[in-house]
Amino acid sequence: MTHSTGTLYIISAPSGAGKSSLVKALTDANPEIRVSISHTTRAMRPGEVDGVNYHFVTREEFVKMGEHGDFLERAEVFGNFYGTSQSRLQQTLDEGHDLILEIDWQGAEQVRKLMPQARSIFILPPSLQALHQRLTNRGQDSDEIIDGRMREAVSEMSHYVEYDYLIINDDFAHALDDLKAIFRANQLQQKRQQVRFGKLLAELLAELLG
Ligand SMILES: Nc1nc2c(ncn2[C@@H]2O[C@H](COP(=O)(O)OP(=O)(O)O)[C@@H](O)[C@H]2O)c(=O)[nH]1
Ligand SMILES: Nc1ncnc2c1ncn2[C@@H]1O[C@H](COP(=O)(O)OP(=O)(O)O)[C@@H](O)[C@H]1O
Repeated sequence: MTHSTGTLYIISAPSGAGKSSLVKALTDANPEIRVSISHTTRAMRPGEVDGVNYHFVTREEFVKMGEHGDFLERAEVFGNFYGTSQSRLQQTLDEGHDLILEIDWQGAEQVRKLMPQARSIFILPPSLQALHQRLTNRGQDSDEIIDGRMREAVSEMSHYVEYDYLIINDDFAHALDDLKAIFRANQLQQKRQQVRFGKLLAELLAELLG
């Protein structure tokens, strides 16, 4: 029994807190960690690639997928639909890879019910002012869209207590260290469980064989 399945991670944050940047830096350093690519009905941003950042679909396609039971979880965020497709998820975990879902608090609630073993991480910005600054600096959304995201930020942030871990993304390098530490600690815990199980099995076998 040396085979171990990966751990499912949920990562949530208000828009602009730095979730995608942190996850990208984490997976660049640890390519064995995988990120689930969600389906969304929101418009593609400049520089985004279909099938890389998201699977971009129409509302009709999204609704159809939902009716077919294709989604592990789904939610409406900022007037668009977002969802995690089930198809590759279990296979990735069974292959031993840790898998990250970058989803909002509504999706997190659904996943926790279905997969209580999932670990969850919430990322907060140092202040609302910094959040606004980051959304503006990112330069990908109109002022109207940024205002909408700022209005939603407080309600998204109020859910941080439901998560296992909290990271404040003030200094990026420090926040990345915190994120890496969570993954590393969990990997060591998995390893310990494997070692303990292996030893236990050997002892049982020895006893059985006299
Ligand atoms: N429930 C759910 N939320 C998602 C999913 N994919 C993205 N989101 C959330 O949708 C929100 C908006 O994402 P996006 O439009 O990419 O904006 P960004 O977070 O500012 O880059 C974020 O809070 C994401 O966490 C998904 O598959 N399911
Ligand atoms: N610690 C940080 N300090 C300053 N800017 C940051 C920090 N972390 C991320 N950013 C910047 O903030 C913007 C929003 O980050 P992004 O990762 O797109 O957020 P999210 O995925 O949570 O919406 C990006 O331009 C990113 O480069």
